[in-house]
Amino acid sequence: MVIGLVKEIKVHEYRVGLTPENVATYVAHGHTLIVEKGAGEGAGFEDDAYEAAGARIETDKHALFDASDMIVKVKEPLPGEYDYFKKGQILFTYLHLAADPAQAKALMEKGVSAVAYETITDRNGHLPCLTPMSEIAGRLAVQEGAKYLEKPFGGRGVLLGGVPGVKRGNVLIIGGGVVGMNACKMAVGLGANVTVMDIAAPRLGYYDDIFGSKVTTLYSNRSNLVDALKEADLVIGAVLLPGASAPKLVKTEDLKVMKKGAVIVDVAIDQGGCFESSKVTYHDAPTYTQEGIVHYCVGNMPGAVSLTSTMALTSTTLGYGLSIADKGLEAALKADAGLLNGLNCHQGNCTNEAVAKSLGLVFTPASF
Ligand SMILES: NC(=O)C1=CN([C@@H]2O[C@H](COP(=O)(O)OP(=O)(O)OC[C@H]3O[C@@H](n4cnc5c(N)ncnc54)[C@H](O)[C@@H]3O)[C@@H](O)[C@H]2O)C=CC1
Ligand SMILES: CC(=O)C(=O)O
Ligand SMILES: [Mg+2]
Repeated sequence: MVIGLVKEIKVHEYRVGLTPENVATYVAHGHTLIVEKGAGEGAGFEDDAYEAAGARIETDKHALFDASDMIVKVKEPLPGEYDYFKKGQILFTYLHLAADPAQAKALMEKGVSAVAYETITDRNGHLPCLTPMSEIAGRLAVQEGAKYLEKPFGGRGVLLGGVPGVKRGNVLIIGGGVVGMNACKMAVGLGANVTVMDIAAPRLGYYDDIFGSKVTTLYSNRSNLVDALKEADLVIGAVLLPGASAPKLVKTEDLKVMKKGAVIVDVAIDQGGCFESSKVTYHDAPTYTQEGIVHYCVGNMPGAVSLTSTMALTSTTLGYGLSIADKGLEAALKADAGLLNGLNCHQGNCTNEAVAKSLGLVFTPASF
């Protein structure tokens, strides 16, 4: 198969979909690799390294797309990229279509077979290609939140760990999955008072087993949420209903009960966000203030730590990409029901039920 590796164009997105070592693996499997010039620079991988691994470097994006059976990326295609795709082309990347109807329409109109990293499942029903970036985003959420709590960045001037004789900061984590757990580890490590909310009782039990009295666990319901918001210095939004739009748990009117200068980090923004007041931001202007609350809503947080992120992401995406390249898309999807869950668009249809429901589209399961 011919595989095209594209340079990301999203603002301050420095990750790349394949490392030179990954390219060497594809080449060893008999595939042809075309790498867009400069694709890996942001993550520290020069064109020379891709060439040494057996790839051809291409400066012309059109030529790369025209020649490729499968396009490998990190982020969803942006409007300026839609026209490059051709009918029947495979796209392997993050898509987050529930929050992006225009992209869904473009991929369906183009007849692209789009496999989304974030809806691939493993044998346990976990999301193996989302997990590494959720680990990173969870850790970054506390790092960024701590920064924006500083007065010069618009925050209320709170040090999360406090100091002897002065109260610690309060961190509220809504959604105790992978992002939540990683945020929790960082917040506990900094010495903050941490509260985690989830609707899954076993998940709260797990936090209790791991952290004991260092963390407060609360069922996610309206009254617990509003009470916890009143006390919070930093609120991290980390809920997910796989494939679907995030539920808007924190209403705009709830901002009024929060402390002025408190910070919201809505990690779930890539699925539309779990705060009604969230609007997508980018790494070049990551925050805005509404009702006195600093909002950080960057949809590609891991792009900021591109080397760590690229290594973590590609370590899990490589096996799935190779399976598609080695077997062909249909055989690879037939062989792995979890990979089939990753198929969001195929032959002009929406092939993921949660995505279709969120976008009001007809769900058409792929049949082979
Ligand atoms: N902004 C960014 O750069 C990044 C965003 N993400 C996003 O972060 C979000 C979370 O991802 P993961 O932690 O991997 O998902 P996950 O599936 O591991 O965890 C989600 C948790 O939310 C809980 N939940 C569902 N409904 C809830 C409710 N009403 N109240 C409280 N909890 C609820 C679930 O029980 C689950 O424990 C996703 O939208 C993901 O795409 C992930 C990586 C990077
Ligand atoms: C998960 C995702 O959207 C990201 O890492 O950017
Ligand atoms: Mg994202």
